[in-house]
Amino acid sequence: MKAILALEDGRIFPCTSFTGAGEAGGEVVFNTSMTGYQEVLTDPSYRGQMVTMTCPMIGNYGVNPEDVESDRIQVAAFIVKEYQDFYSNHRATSSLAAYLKSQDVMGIEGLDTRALTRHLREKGAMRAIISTLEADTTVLVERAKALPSMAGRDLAREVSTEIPYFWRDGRRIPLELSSELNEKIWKKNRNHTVAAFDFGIKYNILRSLEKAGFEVLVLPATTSAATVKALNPDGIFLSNGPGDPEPVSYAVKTIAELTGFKPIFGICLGNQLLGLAMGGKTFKLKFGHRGGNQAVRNEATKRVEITSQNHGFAVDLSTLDPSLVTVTHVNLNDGTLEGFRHNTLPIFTVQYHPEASPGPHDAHYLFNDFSEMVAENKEKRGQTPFIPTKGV
Ligand SMILES: NC(=O)CC[C@H](N)C(=O)O
Repeated sequence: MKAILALEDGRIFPCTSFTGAGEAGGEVVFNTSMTGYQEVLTDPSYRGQMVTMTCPMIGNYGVNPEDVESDRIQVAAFIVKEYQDFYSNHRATSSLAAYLKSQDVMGIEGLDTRALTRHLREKGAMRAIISTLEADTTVLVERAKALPSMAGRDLAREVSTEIPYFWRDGRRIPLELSSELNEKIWKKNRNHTVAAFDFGIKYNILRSLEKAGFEVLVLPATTSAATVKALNPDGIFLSNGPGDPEPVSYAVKTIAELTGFKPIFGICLGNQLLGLAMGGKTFKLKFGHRGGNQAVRNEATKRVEITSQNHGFAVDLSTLDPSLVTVTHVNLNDGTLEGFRHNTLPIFTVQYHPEASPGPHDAHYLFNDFSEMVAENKEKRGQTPFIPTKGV
């Protein structure tokens, strides 16, 4: 079925819908991963965005119930050069088109995704409308311009869990909202306990924390510092998530209140929120980093890690106070901040995705580093809360 992709700057891509009639809108971004489209589709950090893959043929290994990073498709639409309906994989249970259709998400093909990507690289990520219903491109461009911008929107609250849950053996065990949250709820049958803030957490982060020896309790984004203190976990985790970190100010305040309480590890949006809590500033990147081939240099070892990434905002490196934190990782493509640690407290954070899914596993060791940091902190301080010594 004929469709149109209309960008807010007036560029038009005639194309075909492979999911039937419909309309979609959002910010168009590109992902350079060669594979892993199901993980991309279900990553909550893509909420509000329409993703195009630079890999030209998509769909050839179908979809399966295991390769999901959340309980639904999160992208607003999926844009590919060539859709392959004939799938061939022993794990596949359905085609990509059937999967998208089952959740009312549009898929389009038959456009030059390389030209689209180059346009976004040159002009920056921008809003767009996809439609099979409206043929007037002027109308579509006006509607694209009227879409809400990514900047200033708190999307983390939209994707966060409403009720706390334990992640045990790869499954969610919900806690009733009414149940009293105190430290007695932990089973403590694993090495350490971690309270994981859910700003749009990916399943593979939960799996990786569990594998690293943590009993994982996932908490809504708006959980207060007082609740976390009552839970008294051994460590605190700050998850990835969609949108602009700045409007997630309630979490920044909570993180500032928790700084010094227990070891903290943050990934992506978690890194940005921690950056804000440390007094830094964030900004929107021109077209972002999305894919499985982003080179990052570890500043301590000078080793390069090839990393999985998905972000459109970043912490401005120059706004971090060097007397408070140390930059640990830098992106080799554009020199932006990829990770930092606190100078005196057990806190570290990365902008990229050590849990991959999809992508390389070079940075997976960070989950074990967190586990070791938590063990060391417990040994040193027992159950006594850590008292910050420096300006936080
Ligand atoms: N994957 C993430 O957590 C993304 C962080 C943030 N939403 C950004 O786009 O920069």
